[in-house]
Amino acid sequence: MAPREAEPIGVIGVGWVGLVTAACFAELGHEVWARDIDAAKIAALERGEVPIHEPGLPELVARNRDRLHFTTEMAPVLEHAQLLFCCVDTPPTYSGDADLSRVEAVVAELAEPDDHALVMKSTVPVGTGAAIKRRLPALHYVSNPEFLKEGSAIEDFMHPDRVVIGNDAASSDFADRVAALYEPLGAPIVRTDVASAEMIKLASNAFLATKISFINEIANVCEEVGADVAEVARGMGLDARIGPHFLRAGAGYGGSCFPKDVQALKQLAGNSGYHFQLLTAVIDVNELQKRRLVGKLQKHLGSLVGKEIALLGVAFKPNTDDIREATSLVLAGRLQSEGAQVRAYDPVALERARAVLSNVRLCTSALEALDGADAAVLVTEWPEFRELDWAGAVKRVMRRPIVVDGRNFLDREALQAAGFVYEGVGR
Ligand SMILES: NC(=O)c1ccc[n+]([C@@H]2O[C@H](COP(=O)([O-])OP(=O)(O)OC[C@H]3O[C@@H](n4cnc5c(N)ncnc54)[C@H](O)[C@@H]3O)[C@@H](O)[C@H]2O)c1
Ligand SMILES: O=c1ccn([C@@H]2O[C@H](COP(=O)(O)OP(=O)(O)O[C@H]3O[C@H](CO)[C@@H](O)[C@H](O)[C@H]3O)[C@@H](O)[C@H]2O)c(=O)[nH]1
Repeated sequence: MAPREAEPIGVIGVGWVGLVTAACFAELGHEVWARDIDAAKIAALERGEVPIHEPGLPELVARNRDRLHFTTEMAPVLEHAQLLFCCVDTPPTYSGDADLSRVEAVVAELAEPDDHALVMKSTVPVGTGAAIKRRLPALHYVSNPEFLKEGSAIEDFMHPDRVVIGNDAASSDFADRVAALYEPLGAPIVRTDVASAEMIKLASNAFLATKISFINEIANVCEEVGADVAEVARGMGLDARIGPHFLRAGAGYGGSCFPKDVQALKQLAGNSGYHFQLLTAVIDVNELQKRRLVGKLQKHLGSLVGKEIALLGVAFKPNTDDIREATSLVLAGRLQSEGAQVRAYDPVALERARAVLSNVRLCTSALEALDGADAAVLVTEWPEFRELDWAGAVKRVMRRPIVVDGRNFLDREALQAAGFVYEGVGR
């Protein structure tokens, strides 16, 4: 149990990162004042509802209800906490630069900084901390990028590979206090300057995205030369210098982070006169990869005009209802432009999908989506898709037994034995 005098925490922006940060710090024994400008979200949280799908989060929030104070106002946060964790969104602009307007709005409310420190958890371009300090020299600023993954956010927050803290000399006391918050987690703490901390975040995401685009290109070559990318990744990953993670070939990376952060780093480099060639290729490969599944369907169905295509999964990955930059959205659009009729099912993301996938028939079960379909495309590797009775019920309801497995997730041998045409990625 944490000591009674545990440092109070302020959280600004109660989205994925903000709510997980608030709940985890509360679990570690801190009083947390969490503020969002979205009044409906705060009202839901006050009623005890958790507005996002993240495993374990409802239980964590409920367990720490007494220590979590949700508000739409900044004043109570400033009154109770000195460490203000900024967790607002930094979405992409049309130019590819990060949109810092939400961060700016937060900074504007700290116009007369005194004994507070802004702790930046939002992912921001390198130089953001320095720019804020130029405008508000008296503000204490600590960079503390977040590395959690959706779907395993609490585990990632509580057991991080490392914690990164960047600060200048004037804010070292506050940075020490931030470091002290993480000490119970027992992870390595990387203390550095603000710009390097900002770059560690962007470079880490860009490197992971590069691994994915690399293995996707290897997969595409495997298809030409008769190798199996899953076997190749297994063999490569055992080399400790390469490692087994983020080598799953498939339908490209999506989500609220990789697409925008890779683009933002490319843009950041470009703005300072350096053309980051590698990232340009990483992005191009990813865009093409999302579309390649259409070609696999055409290989077996010919023209897609009037064909019924079932998308299994809408979320950008399993265990989340986040559909930002999901492959399913690109795929649905491409299929429709080829003349196909698209239906889709996802265990948790249908509500969010309704707002974006207007011409797609959203189904309440996988079987409903597969009923009468000319082909199924597995887009998100939800475990329940592997558990389907492919040889029985699925085979009976589909018009044609064609499966394109965009995540190499299904049991290829079992499907083929049951008479399905199976197309994976890179195998
Ligand atoms: N989602 C992830 O997995 C993840 C992981 C690591 C880092 N990040 C980074 O963390 C940041 C937040 O990401 P997210 O996915 O949690 O975003 P989100 O869109 O889920 O949440 C952002 C929240 O901030 C609120 N907000 C906006 N302006 C505000 C203001 N002035 N005051 C208070 N609240 C305000 C919004 O209403 C929203 O609820 C981004 O910079 C993102 O790149 C995200
Ligand atoms: O081998 C792999 C691993 C992932 N993906 C795809 O990559 C995307 C991102 O997946 P993942 O990284 O698991 O989820 P995110 O929640 O987007 O987390 C990433 O983005 C966060 C926001 O910056 C960071 O904090 C995390 O460290 C970073 O992993 C998804 O579309 C996955 O399907 C693959 O295609 N192949």
